[in-house]
Amino acid sequence: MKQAIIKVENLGKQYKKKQALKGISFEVQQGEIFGFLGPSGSGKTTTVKILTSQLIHTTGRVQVLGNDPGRSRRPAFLARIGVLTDNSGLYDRLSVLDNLVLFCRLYGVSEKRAGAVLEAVNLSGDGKTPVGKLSKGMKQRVTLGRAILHEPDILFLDEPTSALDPVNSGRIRETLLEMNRRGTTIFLTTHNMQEAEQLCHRVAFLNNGELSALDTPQALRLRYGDRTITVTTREGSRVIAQNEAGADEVSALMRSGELLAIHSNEPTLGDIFVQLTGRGLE
Ligand SMILES: Nc1ncnc2c1ncn2[C@@H]1O[C@H](COP(=O)(O)OP(=O)(O)OP(=O)(O)O)[C@@H](O)[C@H]1O
Repeated sequence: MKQAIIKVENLGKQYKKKQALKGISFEVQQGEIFGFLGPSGSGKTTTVKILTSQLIHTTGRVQVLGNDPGRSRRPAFLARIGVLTDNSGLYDRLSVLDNLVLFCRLYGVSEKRAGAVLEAVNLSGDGKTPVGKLSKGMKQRVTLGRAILHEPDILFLDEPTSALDPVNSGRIRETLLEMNRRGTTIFLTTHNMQEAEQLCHRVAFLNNGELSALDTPQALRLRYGDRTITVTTREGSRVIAQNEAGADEVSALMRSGELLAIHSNEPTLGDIFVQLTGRGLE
């Protein structure tokens, strides 16, 4: 049976004036890619910071790899997680490769890993470039490279592809899927619902510091879909309800040979988010 590798119970975070998290609960299983979806300001980064011991929560309980991240022995805990956030913490004057080699030494892993990681984040041709001369998207890829150098048990990614073009986003997603196949659990925040649909085994919807849903994308689509299909005949397309009358209509179209195409109308995760919260993900 799979084990919960992250356990969050009634988690609350109060900044001075703002209650960023209002008592959220969820578990992430070992080996999962777990998506944390929400619009700007919903509390995604706050949650990642708490889970990665960068911020202390106000109420509730948190366990990551069996530790309370706020109180754990930091070096041992940090050696088992990888974190990608906005603030890169890279050394601008050092080359891409030297940045990675430096972190190899810090993590105590072979410096050979730096080359393999450069390849994985599609930067093999840029190893000698100083980080200060890179574009935002390239820097983001170096930061991801640094986060995966030590092959962490859990990888926390806050908007991992936000600054990337489609080719590099695709490449990064492939890398993440490959890491996950080799056993890395991934906690991913995003407001990109296609990314969530492509990558995540389960997704949680965060809105204004509260969770409004948590399930597999498929289960959410089935639960919140309007259960209709669109049929196309020579006369055009029309929407038919998935009920007995609809079934009769489709079967008549099939028998008469009029039916050209049939599509089920599944909502996207973005549609479901709007349905549940009244607001979009952007
Ligand atoms: N250090 C802070 N002090 C005060 N308020 C904060 C602080 N950090 C975040 N907040 C507020 O807490 C709420 C949640 O912020 P958070 O950064 O967690 O959201 P987010 O979902 O990650 O947004 P984004 O997608 O824009 O990064 C926001 O209203 C934000 O303004």
